[in-house]
Amino acid sequence: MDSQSSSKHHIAMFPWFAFGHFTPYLHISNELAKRGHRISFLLPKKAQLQLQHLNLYPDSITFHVITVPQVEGLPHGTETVSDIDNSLQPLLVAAMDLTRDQVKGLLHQLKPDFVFFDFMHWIPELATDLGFESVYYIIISAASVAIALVPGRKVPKDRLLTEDELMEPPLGYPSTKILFRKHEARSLIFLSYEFGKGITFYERNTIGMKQCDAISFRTCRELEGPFCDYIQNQYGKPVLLTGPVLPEPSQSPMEDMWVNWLAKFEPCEVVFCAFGSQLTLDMKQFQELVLGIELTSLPFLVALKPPVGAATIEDALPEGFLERISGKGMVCGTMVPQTQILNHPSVGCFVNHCGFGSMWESLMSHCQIVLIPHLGDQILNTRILSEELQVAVEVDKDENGWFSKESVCEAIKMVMDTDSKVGQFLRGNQEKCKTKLLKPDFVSNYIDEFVQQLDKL
Ligand SMILES: O=c1ccn([C@@H]2O[C@H](COP(=O)(O)OP(=O)(O)O[C@H]3O[C@H](CO)[C@@H](O)[C@H](O)[C@H]3O)[C@@H](O)[C@H]2O)c(=O)[nH]1
Repeated sequence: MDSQSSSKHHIAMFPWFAFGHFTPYLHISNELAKRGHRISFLLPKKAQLQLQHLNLYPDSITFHVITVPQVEGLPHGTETVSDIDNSLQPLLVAAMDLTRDQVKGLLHQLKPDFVFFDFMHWIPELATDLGFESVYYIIISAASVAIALVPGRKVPKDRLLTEDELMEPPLGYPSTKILFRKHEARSLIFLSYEFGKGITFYERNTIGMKQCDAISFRTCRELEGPFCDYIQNQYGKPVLLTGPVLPEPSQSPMEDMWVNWLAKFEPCEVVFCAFGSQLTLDMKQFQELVLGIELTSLPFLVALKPPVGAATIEDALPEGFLERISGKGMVCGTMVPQTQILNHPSVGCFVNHCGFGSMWESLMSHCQIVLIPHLGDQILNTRILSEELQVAVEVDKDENGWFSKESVCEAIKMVMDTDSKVGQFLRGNQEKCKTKLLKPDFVSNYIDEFVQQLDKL
């Protein structure tokens, strides 16, 4: 495919002010900049400083600061989701709605050809005035949008959805496997919560998707084709795929402390556990998790945020845990270099929450995959890996959504025991899947094709 033949565009990026959104928007920005397109990235001031190092093409990607105005109830100086408790997100989105004139003024000056956006559903209206195309760029799986955020799901404004309504997928939903179980359906209850002044979360997102020129996902047909087609039919507009746009592999070697520690173990022996950048476990679940990993008798590296109510991760560990695991286990309360750890030959199992980033990273690794999802999209991503692709095992939970140390241990042993038939079966499937995803040019062909589809808009 000749990526040079497409015209060069100027694209403005305006994601929801949360690091989980900035980062994937920057990854696609880097890919577009690499192909000669110009990017104007709208974000608040502090985030610019924190994200600068992810801008791999500073000559082509320019940051533009948007000032978040004060709204009543929002702590002074709030700029992103990281500055506030989750319960205050509706106030942050209301504040971002008030940036409309600021954003309009800036876009008027910048004159982009396209604006990529997500939660700011008024961007398509500006497009008509200012003459750009608007692309709703979605950073979660297509399955999560297909089940929750399509016109076919009826979400009344005056009451919350019942458990039965939440369980029922929208008419024509293309899977009988990638579904919520009874105790999980409530994770969609937020659809009818107010998200900004006088508008629900469901309305904000579906308005954005109805009014934009194209919807786009960072996924691929090989994994989510039927969901993408379903969304295309539901909205009657193009759904463009960028493929799994992952960060460029780090060029710098992994820090010595990790290399030295991992070097002590046999190939594929270590269990690595991480739950992304957002999740804070409940104290009891945190303890069940680490005890379950300890029960396997395998060496392990756990990197999790301290659970609710604990100042440090050490404070939260069960009695005598640190002494028992000495030399064999490591527990860390801060972020670790996940992709580098996954690539280390000693690591053989990845226990994770199946956030969309970790989902791709597990799929492309050599590790066996054990999943413990928490939020709505993580649950559906887990079902894609465990039910559809059959490359992972999901830890059993009871009807209240709780898992025990025994179920954690059982799931890990199921994939790690050398004579486990299940482990061999899942590994075989993962190998087939990886062969497709790691084909030379798989990812870059997707992006080249994506750019060609933008040309046609
Ligand atoms: O110690 C760590 C933990 C994570 N990561 C990286 O951080 C990213 C985490 O992304 P993801 O797996 O998507 O998890 P979250 O940070 O939890 O992602 C949020 O955003 C995702 C969409 O982007 C959603 O799917 C999730 O539900 C939501 O929690 C990945 O690239 C990891 O490699 C590290 O480098 N070190």
